[in-house]
Amino acid sequence: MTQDELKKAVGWAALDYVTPGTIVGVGTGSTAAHFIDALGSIKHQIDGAVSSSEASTLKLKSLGIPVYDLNEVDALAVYVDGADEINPQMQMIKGGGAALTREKIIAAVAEKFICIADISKQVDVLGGFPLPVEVIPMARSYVARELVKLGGLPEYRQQVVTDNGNIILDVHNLSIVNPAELERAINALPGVVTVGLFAARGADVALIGGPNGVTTITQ
Ligand SMILES: O=C(CO)[C@H](O)[C@H](O)COP(=O)(O)O
Repeated sequence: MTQDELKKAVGWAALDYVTPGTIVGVGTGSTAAHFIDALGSIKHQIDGAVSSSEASTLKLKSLGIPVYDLNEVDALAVYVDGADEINPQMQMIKGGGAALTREKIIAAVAEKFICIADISKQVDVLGGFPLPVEVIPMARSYVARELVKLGGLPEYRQQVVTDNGNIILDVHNLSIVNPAELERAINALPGVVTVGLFAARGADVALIGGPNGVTTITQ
């Protein structure tokens, strides 16, 4: 199976976690895009979605799924999204698609985070994938210097402006042995909007697509 077929398999498997008559939290990226296609097939059974990016909003609307502002929604049963890496503790690196801040906000609201990923995203230790950090533009150089002090090699993601009007620094050379501590340390830097480490709030369920089908991992 190709990587995209594995992504499709987990995207459709995530429908099992969608309760009819609810509003669904929807992530961003190529795996989440398969989930949105799946959601389109049951659009008359759900009330709508909240979306973590302009790209996902466009796709949801193109399929006729109503998209709500998060401020209009009191509670979300599930948030379904991909990941760039996931470790055995269900902590993740996210933000390869630059949507990390909205993703983290919706994940905080949702009762359950369902991570959908192909098997290449499973790692023992996070950090092989460069860690995305969303930064207010004027703080770019300062935050980059502070990230170097934390042991990383930050790289400015050229030509990328987030949906919130900010820039992304991708931090290489990190072996993240204490994800929760690093998440706190980076989030505390003035000018950082969000780090793409989802450690304090990891996934509750991971659906991992591999050659033998979809494996479900729960906390
Ligand atoms: O965090 C994300 C976007 O900001 C994505 O979930 C992550 O980059 C995985 O993407 P894909 O499903 O395309 O492999």
